[in-house]
Amino acid sequence: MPQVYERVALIGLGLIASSMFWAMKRGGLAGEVVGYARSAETRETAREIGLCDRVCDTLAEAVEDADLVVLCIPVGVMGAVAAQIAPHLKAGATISDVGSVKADVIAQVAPHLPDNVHFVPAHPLAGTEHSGPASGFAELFDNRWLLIVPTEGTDPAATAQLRALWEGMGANVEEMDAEHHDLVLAVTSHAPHLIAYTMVGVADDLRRVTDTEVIKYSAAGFRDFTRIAASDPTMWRDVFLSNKEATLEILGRFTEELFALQRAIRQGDGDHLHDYFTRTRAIRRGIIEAGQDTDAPDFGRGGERSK
Ligand SMILES: NC(=O)C1=CN([C@@H]2O[C@H](COP(=O)(O)OP(=O)(O)OC[C@H]3O[C@@H](n4cnc5c(N)ncnc54)[C@H](O)[C@@H]3O)[C@@H](O)[C@H]2O)C=CC1
Ligand SMILES: O=C(O)C(=O)Cc1ccc(O)cc1
Repeated sequence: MPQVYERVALIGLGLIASSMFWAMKRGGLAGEVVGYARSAETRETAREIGLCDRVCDTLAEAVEDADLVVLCIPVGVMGAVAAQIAPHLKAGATISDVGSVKADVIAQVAPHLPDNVHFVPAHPLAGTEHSGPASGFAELFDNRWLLIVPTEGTDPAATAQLRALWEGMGANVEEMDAEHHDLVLAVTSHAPHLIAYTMVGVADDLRRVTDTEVIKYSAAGFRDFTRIAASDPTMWRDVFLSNKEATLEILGRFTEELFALQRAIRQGDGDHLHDYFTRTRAIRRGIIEAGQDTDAPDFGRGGERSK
């Protein structure tokens, strides 16, 4: 795979940045990858494990001369960091991000950027419940979606170059507008995370009654919830505050359906339950047939790696 960028700067050295680094190295996609982390401890760990060709102690040093700068930080701090890097960006550079929410991140970042750089927001639909500099791996983006969310006036050449980088890292790239992205993600990722957090919280409350049985006899479904509910609290706090409208819209619909199912159980309405579960089973089968389920053994792909 030919080199796509001469110099890439990764801001925030957690799961996504470290996976990007290993994936870029695997594909020979960048001449030099420099990294910046806010805490001295993370910078130290990065240096120890060989994460990044060079780890910088300041944001200014990391972004100067970078052809691509990727913000790999929680969505709540994107605007503040954009303001800090703005005076140090190289003319013609591309600025991107990996945030799980797009409209709010664009609103935070765009006003700070000078006219002589290109802003190309993006979001990889790939992750795990792990975080930090040691949690990344080169295969994270293989066969996963990467959504590019162009803003008004986004340069097609800069977009094409970023697309080539993500394709080199194994992702399938599509473009989507910000509002649509945020609604789709509220359904497929944000609301499900909140439901998992809630279910694990409920079980934790019950634990006082049932002692350790909730953990001891956890069935697979609940274990999946606990995996998701172990995700980084800062990242997810920011996601919900940042994608407020779409998440509340989906949670409103969720609550209505939940009440309907609750009523069906109370009234012994088996037909309602059976019809509902038949419909949802068809959705699961559709996902598998479309080849979008990475846990399905039929497709010969590994599931989400657990570390
Ligand atoms: N974890 C996941 O599964 C996925 C996460 N994302 C998005 O990627 C971004 C990064 O997430 P992860 O890599 O998982 O997080 P992480 O928690 O592993 O790493 C985030 C890094 O940002 C740093 N950071 C926090 N505040 C900062 C600030 N003010 N200035 C500089 N650095 C700061 C943290 O110290 C940490 O090193 C988030 O916006 C998240 O929404 C996107 C797809 C999947
Ligand atoms: O670990 C999981 O199940 C995930 O859902 C990973 C994930 C988390 C956040 C994103 O914005 C995209 C993917």
